[in-house]
Amino acid sequence: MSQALNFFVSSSSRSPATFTISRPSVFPSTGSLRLLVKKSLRTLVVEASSAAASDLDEPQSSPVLVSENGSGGVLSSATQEYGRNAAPGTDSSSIEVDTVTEAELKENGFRSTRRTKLICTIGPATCGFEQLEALAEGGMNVARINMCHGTREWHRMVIERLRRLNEEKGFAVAIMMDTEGSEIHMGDLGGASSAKAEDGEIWNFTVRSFDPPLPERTVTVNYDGFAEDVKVGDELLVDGGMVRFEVIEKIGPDVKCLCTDPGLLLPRANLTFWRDGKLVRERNAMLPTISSKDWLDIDFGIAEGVDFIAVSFVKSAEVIKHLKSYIQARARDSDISVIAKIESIDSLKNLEEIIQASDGAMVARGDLGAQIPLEQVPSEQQKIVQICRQLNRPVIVASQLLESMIEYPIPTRAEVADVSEAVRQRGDALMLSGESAMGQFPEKALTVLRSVSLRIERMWREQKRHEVIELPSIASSFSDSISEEICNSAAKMANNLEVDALFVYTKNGHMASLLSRCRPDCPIFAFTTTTSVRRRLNLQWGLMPFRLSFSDDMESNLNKTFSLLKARGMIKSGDLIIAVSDMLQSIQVMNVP
Ligand SMILES: Nc1ncnc2c1ncn2[C@@H]1O[C@H](COP(=O)(O)OP(=O)(O)OP(=O)(O)O)[C@@H](O)[C@H]1O
Ligand SMILES: CC(=O)C(=O)O
Ligand SMILES: [K+]
Ligand SMILES: [Mg+2]
Repeated sequence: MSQALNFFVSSSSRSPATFTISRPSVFPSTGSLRLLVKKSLRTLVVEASSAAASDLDEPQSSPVLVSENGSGGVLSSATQEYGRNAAPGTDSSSIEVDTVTEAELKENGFRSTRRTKLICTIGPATCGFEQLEALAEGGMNVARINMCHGTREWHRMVIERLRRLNEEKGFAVAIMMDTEGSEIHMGDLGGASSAKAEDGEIWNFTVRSFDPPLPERTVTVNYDGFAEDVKVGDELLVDGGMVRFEVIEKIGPDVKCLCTDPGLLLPRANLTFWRDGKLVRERNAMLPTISSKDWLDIDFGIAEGVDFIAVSFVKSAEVIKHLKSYIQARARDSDISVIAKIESIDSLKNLEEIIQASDGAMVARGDLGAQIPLEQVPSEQQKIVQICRQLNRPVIVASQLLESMIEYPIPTRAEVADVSEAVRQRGDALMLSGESAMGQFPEKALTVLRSVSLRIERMWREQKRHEVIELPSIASSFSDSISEEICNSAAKMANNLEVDALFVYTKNGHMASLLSRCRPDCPIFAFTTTTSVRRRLNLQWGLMPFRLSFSDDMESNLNKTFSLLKARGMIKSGDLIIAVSDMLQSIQVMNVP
């Protein structure tokens, strides 16, 4: 059904607001739409009735949404159900928030909190408890583990430490696990941390396996068909061209290659081969996106309760749907989100379909840049970010954001410009890879992401440069349409009235993500009843997730929230807020008492 409630506020001042109804024609002439502003509480009461009310299984003229001080209305049966959904065993009088958010709110106030989320890949440089804690203190919202590297025991240890950090310190650091995928890569260099390939040297790329140490100038390849598939004259690119070889001879399982561009080989570096200037991918296109090893890693991720599984080298929407149904079957009440990594030519071909099927996407520029011309990467990034925004899927911009900081304590000017651009595009999250996994300055790199994000976000707010992006309706039901219109309107009202914060009470996070999609000027306080939803929301732009048990009575929820947040100095009397919830479809505007 396409009919939707559509209204907005035209006043831009904080003083007595004038409300204008846009496109009242969406309601048939027999219907009515009423907007009331209750001066005392500044509660916006929306009442609508429509000739299409029969679609709601209600007699004509029934209110679509009614809110009187946040209580009453036609949705009571749904809201009562809702009230019982508080997390078991949690103290109903407390609110869960991390110390960093708390400090940020106290020191800087609402306006200047960071909206762009930050992800750190965890590796040898950051796997200690204190190191993880320092990253969380530095603003890490999501920790990423890459199943390409390390043993399952190592990953289990990292997950256990992150969980302890969340429990002990009140953080909501979510965990994202990347699958290895079945693209071609080198082995682990027999345990060496790197190997130098010099110009003119002959190296042996082989599908044989060796007990360490490896013979000199030998690289193992993980793909059995490799020796068969390459041809003499092919170019072999390590990590998209960091090191380059030419195939000069094939001897059974061994492929002799001449180094033509010298450089450092890193363990498990990605390999692509090129023939006549084109990427060869016919054969590895036959390899499954999720290998048998990946399925075992996925089982591991489900058992360990990771929050996100990021699927490497996605080629089609089918694989995402398949994985999602597998997760559903394996873990009925788990809400693991599936993120599609866009890093191959095939994923670009089926982009919309893949993003639609996924719970989010990653612009994985590392491998993407090894498959398409580098100069094409920025425009693909922009396109992916835009599609994700339109389809309401969180999007991560990843790889080489601060690559030089693996070795140096400050970034290059070009890197800062790149980070700024990703922030300006309003992607949900920025990700560190080698910078945090094995670099020398993980915390400094995180600080750079944080300060650049804050700076650019503030600049854009001050200049009132809201980007012009059309947000098409994505609702699949009338009730979804109402939620969507409420969030679009609330975000617009928040900008026009210059409110201090949006509050959203949400069970599954959907209303929070709809608000985030609008990228409003003020931060969004997202209250949710479960810790897993709270962690999941930590990936999304502008959301400050809190865990709070709440009831079906919005008035009492608000009062409780106000007193809890005031007691901790996170809000103060007089702050102007707009509240929405997915149990009672209303928009309330009020000053904190
Ligand atoms: N668990 C780990 N153990 C050891 N080294 C790691 C680990 N995780 C990451 N690294 C190191 O950090 C580098 C960057 O990490 P990253 O996760 O981006 O891997 P990648 O190999 O570039 O693959 P991807 O394309 O999936 O990002 C890796 O090349 C590796 O050297
Ligand atoms: C992150 C990742 O997988 C890439 O950039 O290739
Ligand atoms: K990978
Ligand atoms: Mg990759």
